[in-house]
Order: sequence, then C-alpha cells, then structure tokens
Amino acid sequence: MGADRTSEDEKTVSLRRRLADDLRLGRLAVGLAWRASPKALVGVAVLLCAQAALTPLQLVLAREVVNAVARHTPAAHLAAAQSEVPLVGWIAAMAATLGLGTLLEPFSRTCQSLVGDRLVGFVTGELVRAANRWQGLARFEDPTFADDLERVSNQAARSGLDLMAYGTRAVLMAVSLMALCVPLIRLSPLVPFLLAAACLPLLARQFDFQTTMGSKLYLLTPQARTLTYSRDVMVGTDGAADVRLFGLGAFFRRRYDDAFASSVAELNRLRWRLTLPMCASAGLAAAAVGGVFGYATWQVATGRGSVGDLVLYGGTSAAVLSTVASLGFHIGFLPMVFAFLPSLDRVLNAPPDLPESPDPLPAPRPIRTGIVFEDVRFGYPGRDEPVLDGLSLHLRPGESCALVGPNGSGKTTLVKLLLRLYDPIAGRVLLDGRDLRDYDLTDLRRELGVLFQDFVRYEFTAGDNIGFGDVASPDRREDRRSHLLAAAERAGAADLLDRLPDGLDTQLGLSFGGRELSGGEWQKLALARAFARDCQVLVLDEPTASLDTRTEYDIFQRFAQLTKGRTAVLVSHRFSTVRMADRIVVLRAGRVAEDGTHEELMAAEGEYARMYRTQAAQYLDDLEDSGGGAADLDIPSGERR
Ligand SMILES: Nc1ncnc2c1ncn2[C@@H]1O[C@H](COP(=O)(O)OP(=O)(O)OP(=O)(O)O)[C@@H](O)[C@H]1O
Repeated sequence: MGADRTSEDEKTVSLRRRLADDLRLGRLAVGLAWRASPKALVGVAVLLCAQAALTPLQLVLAREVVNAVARHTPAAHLAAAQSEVPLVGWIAAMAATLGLGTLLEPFSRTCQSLVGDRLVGFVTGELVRAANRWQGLARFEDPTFADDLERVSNQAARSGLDLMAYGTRAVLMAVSLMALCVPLIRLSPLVPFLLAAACLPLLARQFDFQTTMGSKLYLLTPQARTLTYSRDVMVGTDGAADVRLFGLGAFFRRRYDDAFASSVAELNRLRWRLTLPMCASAGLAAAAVGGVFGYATWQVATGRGSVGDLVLYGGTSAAVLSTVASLGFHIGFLPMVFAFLPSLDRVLNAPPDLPESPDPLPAPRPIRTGIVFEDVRFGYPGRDEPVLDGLSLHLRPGESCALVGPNGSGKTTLVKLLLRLYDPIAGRVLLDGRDLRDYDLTDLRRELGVLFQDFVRYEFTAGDNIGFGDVASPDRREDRRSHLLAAAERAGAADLLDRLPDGLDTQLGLSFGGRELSGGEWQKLALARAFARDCQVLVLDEPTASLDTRTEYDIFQRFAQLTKGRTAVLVSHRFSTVRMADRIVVLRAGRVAEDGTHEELMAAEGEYARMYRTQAAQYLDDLEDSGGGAADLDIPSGERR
C-alpha cells in the first residue's frame, strides 16, 4: 500500500515536472514568435478567434432565416415575408458572416505566412547568435547535436507560430463544440452526451496519429541527415568530379533510393496502421451524426419542432463531426511540436562549450615566457585511445617551431589545443605561465593567426578572403587596401592579384559567377589571410602543400622575416618547409619523440634525418627544374643524395 502510494507520488511529481517543462518550452517557442513579429502574431490570434466564432453564429442565423421563411409559407406570403425586417436582417447578417468568413481566411493565412517567414528568419538569427557563442569544435562534431540542429532548421523553427495557431484553434474549437452542443440540448439533453461518446474515439485516434507520426519523424532525423548528405554528394560541387570519374552516380542513387524507400516505408506502415482504426472511429461518429439528424427529422415531422430547427440540428451535428475531426488533428499536432521543442531549447540555450573563467585575464602583449604544453593528454570523444598522451613541449616567444610526424600522429590536434578549439583531458596548456582557460578567449584568439590544412575558400572577393584574417580592425585601418596588399605580397599572392580582373575586388568562386582559382592560388590567399592578422602567434598547418616549388622557395627565403617577432608553429610533411623553422619537433605515439634544430636532428641520425634525406632528394630535383638551386637552399653536400 505504502509502495503504491510512493509510486503514485513519483508519477505525480514526474507529471508535474513534465508539465512545467512543457510550459517552459511552450513559453520559449511562443516567446520567439512574439519577438519575431508581435503585431502580426496578435493579428493571427484575433483572426483565428473571429474565424472560430463564425461557424456557430452562421448556424444560428441559418435557423432564424429558415424559421422566418417557414412562418410565411405558403408561397403567396413569401413576398410579404421578404419585406419583413427580421427576415431581411437575418439574410443580411447571414450573408455578412459568410462574406466575412471568406474574407478572413486568406487574410489569416497571409498573416500566418508573414509570422512564419519572420519567425524562421528570427530563429535562424538566434541560432547563428548561439553558434557564435560556442568557441570550441566538439559541439559541431557531435552527431547528436547535429540532429538537434537539423530539427531546429527544419521542424522547430516555426514551432512558436504552430503552437500559437494550433493551440488557439484547438481551444476555439473546443469552445465552439460546447457552443454547438447548446442547441442540441433542446433536441434532447442526452444528444450531446451520445454525440460526444461517439466522437471521442475519433478524437483519440486523430491525436494518436499525430503524436505517433511526430515521434517517428523525430527518430528519423539521423536518416534524414544521411539522405541530405548523400543528395549533396550527388548534386553538390564538392563531389561532382569524383562522382563522374568513378561512375558513382548510379551507386549513390541506389543507396539514396534504398535509404529513402526504407524511411518512407516505415512512415507509410505507420500511417496505414493508424489510419484504418481512425476510419472505423470516423464511421462510428458519422453514424451518430446521422442518427441525430434522423431523430431531429422525426421530431419535426411529428410537429415537435420547426423546419429551422431541423436545419439547425442537422447543421450542428455535421459541424460537431467536422469540428471533432479537426480538433483531434489540432490537439495531436501540439505534442508533435513539443517533441521538437527540446532540440530548439538545447540549441538556443546551449551552455558555453568551453569553460569560461569568471575573471578572465587579457591576453599578454608581448608574450614573455611562451607557450608550454604540460603533460597534456587529449582524445576525441568516442575514441578509446588518446591522440596526445603525456605530451610536454615549450614554445619560446619569437621562435618558429615545426611539427613533423607520420599521418595521424596528432600534429593538427596539438595546434587545435594551442588555439583552444578543445581543452585537454589532463595536463595544461600554458601561456606565460597561466592556463589558456584563464584568459579571455576572444582576446586570446586576437593574438592567434592561423592557416589550416583544410582552409576555407570563401566565395567572396579576393580582398575579403585576405581581410577576413583581420575583421577586428577593418574600420580602424585607414590604409586597409595597402594592408591587404602587403599581406598578399608576403604570402606570394601579389602576382595573383595583378592577374585578377578587379584585383582585390574580384569576386571569387563559381557559385556566384566569380573567378575560380587553382588550389595553390586559393592557398596563397589563405596564407595572406593569416599574415593579415596583427597577431603574436602564427599557426601554419601545411602552408605550402599546394604551392609550386618556386613560390614555396620564395617563402622559404623570407620565412624568418615573415614570422619576425611572432611565435610560429608550422605543421608540415614537406621538409623543405620544415627546415624554415628554428626548431623541429617530431611527434610519435602522442608524444615528442625528437626535438632540436635541423642540424641537431640530422646529427642524431634518428627518424627525422631518415625522412629528410628521402625527401630532400626529390625536392632538389623539383627545384632544379623550376630554376632554384641546391646552393640557395644551403643543403650541405652530405645531406644530398
Ligand atoms: N575531429 C576529430 N574527431 C575524431 N577524431 C579525430 C578528429 N580529428 C582527428 N582525429 C583523429 O586524431 C588522430 C590525429 O589526427 P591529426 O589530424 O591531429 O593528425 P596529424 O598528425 O595532423 O595527421 P596528418 O599528418 O595526416 O595531417 C587521427 O587518428 C584522427 O583520426
């Protein structure tokens, strides 16, 4: 007995919590709609109320018209009847309500579209605002969060309006159902109850249909994302060449069709499973309405009611049936909206993904003691083994350090920790002796310039592609163009700008009819972007991978000057590039395996020396072909082939 009561109490508490949660989510969604478009939202609510009030009003007016006409039959009295004020008044009122109904419908739809469009724009704005607050990468790489983002973009964005519109309609329909029952009481007090009993199963089935379909759609989000991904591979520019050259079109099409068919088949199975019992319930409700109409006809025929009453009872019963049917749909839609609201909540109210210090320090300027990795351990979520495991390294200010190591040894991961795109699982990354987590992240990032291996090709102007490295101070720089040109010059992109029809103002990329660049040309602009930043730490991940040997050689010649006064971290497999650095660090198994100058590592005859010799031979061949020379590179004869 006591246990039963405890479980009942628990149920009540959990129900209360759910209700409180749903209320909070509802407030969030409607609040967004309100902030997006308050006036139009009020307009929608008023119009919906007016529309809902019209149906019972029209039925009452119809009864009055018919009764007034019936009072004047036979036909000889009709002319007199038409001149009567009440009849004319009823007809005019009836016509007015019909006209108003016709008028309100498009008006109401337009208002809803207006709120809908504004709401989608507003929620997207909020989404971008929220995304800008997330400073790390982990959240963007989490597939569960990606599902939430998909739901917000597709289903949840309009939820505030949907809740408002469907909720208001449902309430008004319930009120109008009650209003419709009033005249039926006159027919017999039992009639509304019998009708309600016969219509309830239909209401329940409609509700069940909507909620079950809503949950299914929610669960199918990962499949929907897979479909979108496959579609993008097939019709997007990224996969266009591969798909054609490897003949992948039919293959992907089949995979897409299969995945699509299996999702749709699941939905259809469910639809049919829910529709058949719904039809049975609808049949029961229709039979009840028919019964009421038959009973009303018998009453009128036996002199216990007017012809107008017959119209009223018949119309009312039919209106009850159609109202119940759409009430089920409207109420059922609400849990479907609620199913997607937690995603909206999780996305818009996601806490900061990287812990923020309550009292953050400004980034040091200048950096005095440098950057220290102190026994750092880091692994990506979902992977058992760590990528970095007990890594320790000191990057001194003003020093350039190259990271080398086999694929997957953690070079890029290390620089991402340095840029605080992730936090270590154990150990610390220190800047001037303080944990990176103690600094104001925005301020810290101002001191970091970066060129990633998979740099972004912005389909904007060439000037934007460079200037995005320095958006913090575009207005302060009066000499912005010369600043961008100087960055381009340092990255070896000056010739490229000369060749572009509008120089810095040339639109790039094919999506908007701009000029397409080669991989190396894009990389030069990305390098210029990194150089455009007035920062103290420069991170260059494979900066010369796509550059021709000549350009790489030029950069090599000026590297010390380009990184002067900055701490530079260089990740590269090209030993010609690696040699530019003051110091070289070899990573293996998540730790520092070798550390020293080029000469020291060559003398140590370790893995670095072996890899360098293998590559130097090939590089020298390339350089001779492009007009450079081994002498320029200062490669001692002992290091050559
Ligand atoms: N975002 C990520 N999520 C999960 N695992 C990742 C992620 N990025 C990298 N990894 C894994 O971490 C390991 C180290 O990757 P990282 O990119 O740091 O290596 P790298 O030394 O820079 O390699 P490369 O020389 O090929 O550029 C790899 O095994 C990779 O699969």
